[in-house]
Amino acid sequence: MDLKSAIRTIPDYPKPGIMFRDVTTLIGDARAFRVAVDRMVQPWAGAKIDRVAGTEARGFILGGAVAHQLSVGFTPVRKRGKLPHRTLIEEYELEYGQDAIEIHVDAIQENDRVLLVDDLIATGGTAEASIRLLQRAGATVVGAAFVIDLPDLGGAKRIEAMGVPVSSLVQYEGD
Ligand SMILES: O=P(O)(O)OC[C@H]1O[C@H](OP(=O)(O)OP(=O)(O)O)[C@H](O)[C@@H]1O
Ligand SMILES: Nc1ncnc2[nH]cnc12
Repeated sequence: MDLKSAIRTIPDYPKPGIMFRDVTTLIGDARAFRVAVDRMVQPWAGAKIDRVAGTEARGFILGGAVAHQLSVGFTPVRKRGKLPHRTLIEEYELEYGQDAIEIHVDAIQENDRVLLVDDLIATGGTAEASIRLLQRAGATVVGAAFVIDLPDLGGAKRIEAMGVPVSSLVQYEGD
């Protein structure tokens, strides 16, 4: 199945010049969602994953499904100010802005083997901040799995340079 055809592109959202890759059409299609989750899990099937972490908001949808498929727990990496207990925090730059994310200090058990999941990697700022948080909490981040990679923005290379292997299902280059 061609997953790219299930993803919608919105030009100039949320700012002029951004080609927004809208994954809501993919997750709204039962077959495409099933195929995407199966393909996301495949590279990590033998990697002894203890836990999946997903970044707010789109990473919750895919990360929750991947965690369920792997029969492991899920750790939410949330935007600043949303978690009720004591947190660790990291600030980061986005393709179109700046933000901060948090996890609960006790969300990870020491040496948990964690797979990070999100819908899309662009600059890699969000994934890098998520990985730093998970590592600060004691995780071994085994890999990072995305539906979409925008290779022109260099995010996957940036995460690989941290020593964390990256998988993605669909790439958009040159636009
Ligand atoms: O690789 P980067 O340049 O960091 O960009 C990728 C991030 O941007 C999007 O989330 P966004 O921050 O727009 O939040 P949302 O999921 O709440 O819409 C996307 O879901 C990734 O988390
Ligand atoms: N081009 C893009 N489309 C959708 N989500 C994004 N997050 C960062 N860049 C994005």
